[in-house]
Amino acid sequence: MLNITELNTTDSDFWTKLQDLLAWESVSDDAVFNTVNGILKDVRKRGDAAVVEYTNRFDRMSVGSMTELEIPLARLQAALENITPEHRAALEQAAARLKSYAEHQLLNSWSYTEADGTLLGQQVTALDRVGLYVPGGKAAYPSSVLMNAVPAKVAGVPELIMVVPTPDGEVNELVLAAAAISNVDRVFAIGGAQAVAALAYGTATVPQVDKVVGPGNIYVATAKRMVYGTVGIDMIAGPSEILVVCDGKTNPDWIAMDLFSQAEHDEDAQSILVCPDATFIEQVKASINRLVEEMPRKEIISTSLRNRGVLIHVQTMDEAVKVANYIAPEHLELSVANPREMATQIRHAGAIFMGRYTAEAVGDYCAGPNHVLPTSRTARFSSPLGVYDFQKRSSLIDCSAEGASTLGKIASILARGEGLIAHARSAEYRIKD
Ligand SMILES: NC(=O)c1ccc[n+]([C@@H]2O[C@H](COP(=O)([O-])OP(=O)(O)OC[C@H]3O[C@@H](n4cnc5c(N)ncnc54)[C@H](O)[C@@H]3O)[C@@H](O)[C@H]2O)c1
Ligand SMILES: N[C@H](CO)Cc1c[nH]c[nH+]1
Ligand SMILES: [Zn+2]
Repeated sequence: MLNITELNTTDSDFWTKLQDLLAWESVSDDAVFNTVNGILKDVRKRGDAAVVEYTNRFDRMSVGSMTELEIPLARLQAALENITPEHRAALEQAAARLKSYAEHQLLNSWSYTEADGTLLGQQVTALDRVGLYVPGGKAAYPSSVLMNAVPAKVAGVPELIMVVPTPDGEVNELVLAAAAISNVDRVFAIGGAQAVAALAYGTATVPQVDKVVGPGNIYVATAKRMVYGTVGIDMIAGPSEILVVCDGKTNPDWIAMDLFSQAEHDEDAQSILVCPDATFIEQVKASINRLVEEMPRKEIISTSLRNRGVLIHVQTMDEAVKVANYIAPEHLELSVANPREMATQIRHAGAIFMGRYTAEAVGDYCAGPNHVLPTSRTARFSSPLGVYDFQKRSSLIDCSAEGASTLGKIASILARGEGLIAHARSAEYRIKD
C-alpha cells in the first residue's frame, strides 16, 4: 500500500504543508548546491580533463579524452538509417508537428516612422550558437532532442551543440536519429553539471555557447541556474510535475496512470491530484495501488509518489482553481466537464491539457507545443521553450534632423536634472538654432 500524502483545504495548516511539499528545497539541498558548484569551478579551471573525469565517474564510463566523447555526424545519420521505419516515421511526424506549431511563435522585426521622419523599431535576430541539453540519466529522451532543436532551427540559429549523457557508454539510437532529423551540428556524450559547465565556459573541445536550453534533473537545473549570466538560459526545467484537477467523473485508472506518467521520470518528480470528491480520491488510491504493480518503473514511481505526491481534497472547483494557480505546475490536466471555461481562470501553468481525453503524455511527444516547461512554481514567471527563446531584440532609433532637435531639448533637461552634463551637451549639439 503506497503511502501518499493527503491534504484537505479545511486543514488549518493546509497552505504551510503544501508550501513545504512544493519547495525547491524539497528536492535540492546544500549537498546538491555544493556538488554542482565544485563541478562548475573545476570545469572552468581544467576544461576537458575535468569533463572527462566527471563523465567517467557519474556516467560509469572509461574514456581517456574528450575527443572520444564526440559523436560524429555520420554516426547520427547511420542511426537514422538503421532504426525501424515505425520509429523513423514517428520521429518525423512529431518533428513536423513541432515545426508547424513553432512557426506560429516566430517574432518579426518591426518599425514605424514618426511625422518628423524619425524611425523607431525593434530588430529581431537569432542567437549565434546554442547548447541543447538532452537528458539521459534514467531514461533516453529522443523527444527532448526534437523539442530543443526544432524551435532553434525555426528561429534560424546557425549552430546547435547538443549534449546528452550516455550512462555505461550506452548510446540510444533514437536519440541519435532525432539529432540527425534536427540537423544539430555537434553532439557530445556528456551530461549533468559538467556538460552545462562545458557549454557555458567552453573547453578546448566543446565550443562556448551563448545560451544553454533544455530539461534535466536537479543537478542540471541547479547548474543552469548557476551559469546564468555567463550565458543565457531558457528557464528552470527540472524534475517533471503534473497536477490533475478532476471533478470525480473520469475513469480513476486514467487519472492514476496520468499521475504515474510524470512520477516515472524521476524520484524527484511530483504528481498531484486535486479533487472535490472524497470517494473519487479513494478510487484513485485503489487504482494507484493496483496499477503500480504492473509498472516496469515501479520503484521510481513509488518513491516519487511517496515522497512528493499529494492528493488534495478541495471543497469546490473554484478552490481547485485557486490551488492550481498557487502551485503553478509544469503540466496541468483539467479532467472536468467544462475544461475550456476553467482554463480561462488558470493564470499559472507551463501547459494546460483540457478535457478527459487529453492525456498529458501526448504533449510530451507529438501534440505540437514544447515539452520543455518551467517547474518548481516557476511557471509564475516563465513560459514553455519556444522560438522566442532563440531570438533576441535590438531597439532601433534613427533620428531625423528635426527629431534630433525635438528630442534633444527633452533629453537636455532630463540630463541636466540628473547632473550628467556630457549627456546634455551631446544632445544639445543637435538642437536647431
Ligand atoms: N521540465 C521539463 O521540461 C522536463 C522535460 C523532460 C525531462 N525532465 C526531467 O529531466 C530529468 C532527467 O533526469 P535524468 O537523471 O534521467 O537525466 P539527466 O541527463 O538530467 O541527468 C543525468 C546526469 O546527472 C548527473 N548526476 C546524477 N547523479 C549525480 C550525483 N549524485 N552527483 C552529481 N551529478 C549527478 C550525472 O552527470 C548524469 O550524467 C528528470 O528529472 C525529468 O523529470 C524535465
Ligand atoms: N514529461 C517530460 C517533461 O516534464 C517530457 C517527456 C519526454 N518524454 C516523456 N516525457
Ligand atoms: Zn513525461
